Amino acid sequence: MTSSMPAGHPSSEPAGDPAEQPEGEQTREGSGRRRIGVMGGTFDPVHHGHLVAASEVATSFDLDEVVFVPTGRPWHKEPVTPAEHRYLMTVIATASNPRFTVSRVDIDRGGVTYTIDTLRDLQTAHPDADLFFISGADAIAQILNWKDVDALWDLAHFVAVSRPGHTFAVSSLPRHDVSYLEVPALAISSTDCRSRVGRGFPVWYLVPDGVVQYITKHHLYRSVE
Ligand SMILES: Nc1ncnc2c1ncn2[C@@H]1O[C@H](COP(=O)(O)OP(=O)(O)OP(=O)(O)O)[C@@H](O)[C@H]1O
Ligand SMILES: O=C(O)c1ccc[n+]([C@@H]2O[C@H](COP(=O)([O-])O)[C@@H](O)[C@H]2O)c1
Repeated sequence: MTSSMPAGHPSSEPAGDPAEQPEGEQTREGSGRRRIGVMGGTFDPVHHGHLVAASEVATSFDLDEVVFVPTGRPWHKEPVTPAEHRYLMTVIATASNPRFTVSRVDIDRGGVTYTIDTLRDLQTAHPDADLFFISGADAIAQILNWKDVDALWDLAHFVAVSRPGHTFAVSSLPRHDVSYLEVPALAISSTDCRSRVGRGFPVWYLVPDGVVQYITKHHLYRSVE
């Protein structure tokens, strides 16, 4: 892909030596292409850390839309909750933001979820768009272990966001097709949200109100310690 770089917002930090970023790729001017963020995740449950990350990248990279993509069956972790619950919680959490949408591609494809398939499906669905895959520092640090990693770089620009408790150096990757963005630190994880519900602690203000109510209504995470 070509016009994949940040849109020049002061808080965006392109990876590697800024001098290596071609001038013409700093803005979207004249490209005529839509810019779509792809926020993949297990979202078990979706929380404000996810939403802030997506919102910050949308602003800094001048994205037209951020598509949240709940995983079907990730190979690297066991989701506690069936995909349909995770999908519906993600719909509820994103409903009020006109730039946020939710895709079922990973759920409907079936089988194990790999980002290579996610990005190929979204590229087919949006041939007129440049894709920006959004990931926390913890997840992006593992990218070299992802399926077909060499083919991933041509499908999207990768944006790693900061996450409390996790450090990540873009320079640890052999290619610098990853941008790094500092976002407001929210020490929230889905693991902790599940554990809190299991122990009878509230998750108000960690997840959107509608997600709290969905968790209660469907008795999710009650047996998680
Ligand atoms: N608090 C956060 N700040 C920044 N990025 C985050 C945060 N929480 C999750 N992410 C990123 O969002 C994406 C989806 O995360 P995921 O759904 O696995 O949530 P999680 O909180 O890491 O879940 P779990 O605790 O179950 O592993 C990943 O790229 C992850 O790094
Ligand atoms: O493609 C892979 O091999 C791969 C391995 C681990 C994670 N991912 C993707 O990274 C995103 C975040 O994953 P997670 O587990 O942190 O929710 C999600 O979209 C996963 O499908 C992808």
